[in-house]
Amino acid sequence: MQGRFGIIGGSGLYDIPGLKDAAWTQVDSPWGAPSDAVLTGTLNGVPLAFLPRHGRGHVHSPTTVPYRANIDAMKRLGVTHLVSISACGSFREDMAPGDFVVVDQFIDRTFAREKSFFGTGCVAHVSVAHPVCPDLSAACVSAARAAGIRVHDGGTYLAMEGPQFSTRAESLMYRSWGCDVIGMTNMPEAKLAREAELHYASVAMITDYDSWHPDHDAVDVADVIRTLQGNGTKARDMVMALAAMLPKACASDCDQALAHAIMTSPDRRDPALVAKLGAVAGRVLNPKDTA
Ligand SMILES: CSC[C@H]1O[C@H](OP(=O)(O)O)[C@H](O)[C@@H]1O
Ligand SMILES: Nc1ncnc2[nH]cnc12
Repeated sequence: MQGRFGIIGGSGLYDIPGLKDAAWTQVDSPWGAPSDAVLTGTLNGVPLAFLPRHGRGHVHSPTTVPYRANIDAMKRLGVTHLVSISACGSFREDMAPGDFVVVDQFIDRTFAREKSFFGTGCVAHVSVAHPVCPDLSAACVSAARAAGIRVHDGGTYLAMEGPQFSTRAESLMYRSWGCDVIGMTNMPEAKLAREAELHYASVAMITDYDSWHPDHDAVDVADVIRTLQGNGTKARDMVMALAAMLPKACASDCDQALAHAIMTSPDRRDPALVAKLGAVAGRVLNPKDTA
């Protein structure tokens, strides 16, 4: 493939064993410190960068994950195709603990996070109507199947603020909205990946039935962790298969998301913010430097 394969690993997934030339690399970002160093190396000849979303040892809560620094760091390392791997609860009987869901839509109910790289002095509006890369998502489905995982192709992920799990009333409401799974981290990650013009896909690993289910009264962290341990092994098998299946083309122009997005006229842009946006948006802000 051209570019680099990136993975952001969620709860229970803190490394990728077996990388050739593996090294944990500290990446400096103008958006603050990323969650941890990034594990770089190659997997079956494919250059890969892996970042544990909560840091090794699970240091960051869903609210304090430095989402902007993480996406910026991946972009700085040359990542073009980013796969998010996360734990989630299920709203559907037929999406059971142990199953994977390759998510294709989100409802963002988070409220205490920075959600954009852009702002005063450089305003941009990207489309997230179709928030994931369909080609990369299709490859994730194929890779999960090749690894023998029960996988659902498509699903709506409700992103909640957390860190507490939902009340039963909230869980029933999200279910009535038609959501399929719930987690605490895919937003604003997916929005930021779009702003950074990455091909992004999200693989959600079901650990529980959230709190709507009549036979599973409340989310129990001990149960979640038990399921996570099994899911972690499956996730690594999927990643191995995916490295050989990454798409060569994208029909959705994920890598052109900023083409018409920036509203602020060049003479009114804040030079400090423009400098900070170098990795994320240099392609459109400083075309001469990146040509
Ligand atoms: C340990 S269950 C709750 C926790 O796990 C998920 O994290 P991630 O999406 O990074 O796998 C969920 O969103 C919560 O943050
Ligand atoms: N039920 C749930 N709600 C939110 N985040 C989760 N992560 C794993 N299970 C979850």
